[in-house]
Amino acid sequence: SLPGCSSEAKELHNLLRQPHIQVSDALLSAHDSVAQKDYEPVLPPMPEELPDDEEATRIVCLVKNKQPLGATIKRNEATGEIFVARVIHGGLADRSGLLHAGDRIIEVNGFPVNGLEPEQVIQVVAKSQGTIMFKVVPITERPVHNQTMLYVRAMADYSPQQDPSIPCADAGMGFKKGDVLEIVDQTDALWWQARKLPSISACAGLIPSTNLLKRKQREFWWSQPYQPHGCIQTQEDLIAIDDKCVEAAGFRRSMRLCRRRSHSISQPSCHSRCATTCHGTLASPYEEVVRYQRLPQDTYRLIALLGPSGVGVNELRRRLIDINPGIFQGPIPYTTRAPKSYEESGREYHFTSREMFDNMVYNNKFLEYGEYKGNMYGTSIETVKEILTRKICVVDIEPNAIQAVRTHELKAYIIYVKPPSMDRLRQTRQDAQITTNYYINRPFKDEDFQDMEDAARKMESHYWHLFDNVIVNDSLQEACLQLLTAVRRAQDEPQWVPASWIRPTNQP
Ligand SMILES: Nc1ncnc2c1ncn2[C@@H]1O[C@H](COP(=O)(O)OP(=O)(O)OP(=O)(O)O)[C@@H](O)[C@H]1O
Repeated sequence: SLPGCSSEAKELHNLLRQPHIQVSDALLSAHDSVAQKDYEPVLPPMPEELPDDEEATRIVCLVKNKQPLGATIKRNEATGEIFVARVIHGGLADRSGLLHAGDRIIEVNGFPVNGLEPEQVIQVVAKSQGTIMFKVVPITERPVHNQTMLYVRAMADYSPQQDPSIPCADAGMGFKKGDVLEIVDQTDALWWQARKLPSISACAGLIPSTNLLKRKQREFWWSQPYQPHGCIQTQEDLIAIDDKCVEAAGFRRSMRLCRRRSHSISQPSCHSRCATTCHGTLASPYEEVVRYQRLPQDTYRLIALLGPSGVGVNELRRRLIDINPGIFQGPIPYTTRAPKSYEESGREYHFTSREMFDNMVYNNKFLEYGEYKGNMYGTSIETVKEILTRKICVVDIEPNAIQAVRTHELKAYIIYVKPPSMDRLRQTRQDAQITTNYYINRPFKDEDFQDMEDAARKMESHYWHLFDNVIVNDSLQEACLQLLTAVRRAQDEPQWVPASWIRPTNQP
């Protein structure tokens, strides 16, 4: 509005009125007002001349909130000095960036702590309100951390409250088999820091390292009074349940029945199955995992269903394939039995000679195989792999075949079909038929439901950590929908899979 204002001045005036300039202006004035503020504590001025032997100290002031401080302390028994033992990743102390493992604490809120018991120091910290002031002598040589993030699936349960050897139970983090953990700090060879995913807390917790957890498992193992081998027990129990069923006409029935006495390539006998399963668990309590998303051009992931006998694994599998046989397919098994008049090789079964079958077994060609009434039955890995190049292959497996499908090539997505409560089983299975020993299907009885529950409990306690998804087969329609969603997720959404599938090692 100034008279005789130049065109440049007008342009500048217009520019300064633009919204983004106004916002930056507001930002600058906010910055200025923050910069002018005085923050507490007000530190004494630095003395003019510092004596040469004066140790460099640091005043660290933390504002207490509902979160724990996120640091542990220890005492040097010889000198009575108190040190920061570890700083918990993501905790208050860590986020301040001012306290580090190895810092020597001289004072807490003005109280000298030298010579105090760690518990007394903790009491001083606990009593303080609002802010806590630490005077520390910083550690001179801080270890350089170039940690890479590591994700693992827990293959064992852990409870810090039941572990007398944990340095600080409150800082510990419990986990259950199957939980995915983000290892954020492996500096300490014995105690790692980790977060459970999906993470609700920024603060990590202490967990035993692989070696320490292995040691604990071994100690636990040896400290147990002698019992018959757990795995052999399970196998026997499963066989006892499975023995109820025999061959009856119908969809792949004999293959399923023979499987109950089956072997899978990674577990050629019960005894070696125990060696791989139990000692395998002892050998690696954590399985390294990575996020994997199948690309549209990749082969499909194998969908493997399993559950206690009678729960409806086969019903769900059949219904899924029926929904769209152009997308879903099951493998046709191999058998040495003679074809029946109405059967055609390559339709119900691939009929083959015993010699050929044995040869396939010898060359590890089967995902699982077994004998039933003197005939051999088996699911060929090649058949499954071939289907996966075109369609989503859906198989139902017994637990002893889990390891055989968890491979780089098949990348199985394992869905556990769980029975609903006893009451719901009674209500939903009123018209259902159980396959029994005598070539007949009969209505379910309460004992069948009880057997199903017992078998489910055993399967869950041994294999839960290997399940990618759990579907409770209550309403059949609802379970089918859940199955469809799970299958879509497995193929199209990122999932945690063993790192070895993505970076194959030379190990078998
Ligand atoms: N959610 C459900 N509601 C009602 N009936 C069901 C349900 N799921 C399965 N069934 C019925 O239960 C019976 C047993 O199911 P299915 O044969 O699929 O069991 P399975 O888990 O494959 O066990 P097995 O291997 O011993 O045959 C079948 O008659 C099936 O139709």
